[in-house]
Amino acid sequence: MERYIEELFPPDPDLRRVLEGIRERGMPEISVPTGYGRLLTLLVAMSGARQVLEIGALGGYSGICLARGLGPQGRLTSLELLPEYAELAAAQLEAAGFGGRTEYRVGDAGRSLEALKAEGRRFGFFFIDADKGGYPRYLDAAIELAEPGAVIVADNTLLRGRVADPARTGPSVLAMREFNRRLAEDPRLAGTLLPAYDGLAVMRVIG
Ligand SMILES: C[S@@+](CC[C@H](N)C(=O)[O-])C[C@H]1O[C@@H](n2cnc3c(N)ncnc32)[C@H](O)[C@@H]1O
Repeated sequence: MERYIEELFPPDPDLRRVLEGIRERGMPEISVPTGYGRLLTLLVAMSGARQVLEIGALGGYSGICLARGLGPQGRLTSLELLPEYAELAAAQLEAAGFGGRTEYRVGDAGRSLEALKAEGRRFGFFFIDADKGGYPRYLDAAIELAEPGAVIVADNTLLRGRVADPARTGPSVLAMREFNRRLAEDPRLAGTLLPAYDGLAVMRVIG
């Protein structure tokens, strides 16, 4: 089914260029899949968010999908650990026409999130897609940085099924179970998990 979805949509030159850039540089080929990239564009547009925060940029694939959902006043802020990845992502966003509306912050996302809090920044949409062990901390930070009604989306929340296997107790699995449990039980959140691909969490901050 996933291959069917990948092949359903017409070629997308900007996104193909991102994937080629990642392959040429030997970077990990772990951009969001086509179906979820398109969903990110839809969700940003439907949310009406003007400020979007991405955690985990890689080569800019999800960044382009997020930026496509923004209106003319919208801005994307993206946090990326590795300078060479952030550089490639910034170049790809520029080539896709979003250069003037995108800011990359390099370094550990935890530190960048603290800086954003100290600056009093607020966001209407978050996309979490960095180190899996950090997801609970990133969720806490997103709630703190959220405008009322903000949307939070996170990728890989099923960890290829490992979250549902009681025999798996590695740090990423434990962190992701904690993240998913929070989605289900935190009274400030209303959300769900989509089970396609590697699992996508979609939630709103309601209180
Ligand atoms: C799955 S990839 C992101 C894919 C990207 N969202 C996309 O779909 O195009 C995860 C990214 O998170 C970055 N990352 C890992 N740990 C991080 C951290 N502590 N702070 C910020 N970025 C981190 C990695 O360098 C990598 O680029």
